Amino acid sequence: MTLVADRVTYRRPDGGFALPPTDLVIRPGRITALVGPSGCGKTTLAHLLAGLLAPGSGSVTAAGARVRRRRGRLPGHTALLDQDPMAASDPTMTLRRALTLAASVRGVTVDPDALADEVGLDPALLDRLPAEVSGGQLQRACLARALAQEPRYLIADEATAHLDPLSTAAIARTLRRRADGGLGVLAITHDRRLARSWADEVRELGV
Ligand SMILES: Nc1ncnc2c1ncn2[C@@H]1O[C@H](COP(=O)(O)OP(=O)(O)OP(=O)(O)O)[C@@H](O)[C@H]1O
Repeated sequence: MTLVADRVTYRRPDGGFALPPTDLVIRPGRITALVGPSGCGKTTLAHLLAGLLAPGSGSVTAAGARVRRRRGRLPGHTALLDQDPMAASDPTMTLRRALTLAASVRGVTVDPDALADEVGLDPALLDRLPAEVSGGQLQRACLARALAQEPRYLIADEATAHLDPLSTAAIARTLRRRADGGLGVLAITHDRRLARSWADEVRELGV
C-alpha cells in the first residue's frame, strides 16, 4: 500500500524548470521528510504524487494502481496540506462547513469537534470564517479538513513554515499519531532540524 514515484520527470510548460528523473516512496505508518533548496522541485514532486500534475515520463502509483491526473481534484487516497492555509480556504465558508464538505466529497461522515480536538483546535473556532482565526489556527483547521477525508497518504507542503512553536508542535504530534495509526506522510520542509525530529526518514532533493 505504498505511494510511489518511479523515475518521474516534469517540465514546466514555460520551459523554466525541469524535474530530473526522481524516485520517492511514501509508506504507510511512516513520515518521510522531503528537504532541499528553494526552487528544486519539492512542491512539483508533491503535486505529481497527489495527481495534480501529470509526469512527463515515469509513473506514480498508489497500492500498485496508476494515479491519474484529474483537474483540480485529488485522487481519493491522498490529501494535501498547503503551505498557505488562506489560499487553500474558501473565504466565505466556515471552517466547520469546509471540513464536512471535504469529508462528504469522499463519502465520509465525520465528527468535526473530535477532529478539531485532535489537532489542538478549540472546536468553537470551527464556526468562524478563515479570516476570523489566526494563521496557526487556520492551518490546524486545514489539517483537520485533510484528515476528515480519511486519506491513506497525506502530503504536508511546508505546513508549519510560518507557524509558532505551539502550532508546529500540535501539527507534528497529530502527524506522528496518525502515522502510528497507518497514515503515510510526506512532510516537505526547508528545516532540516525539524525534518530530523519529525521524520522516520529524510530525503534530499536537488543535491
Ligand atoms: N507558476 C510558476 N511559474 C513559473 N515558474 C514556476 C512556477 N511555479 C514553480 N515554478 C518554478 O519551478 C521550479 C520548482 O518549483 P517548486 O515550487 O516545485 O520548488 P520548491 O522546491 O517547492 O521551492 P520552495 O522550497 O521555494 O517552495 C522553481 O524553479 C520555480 O521557479
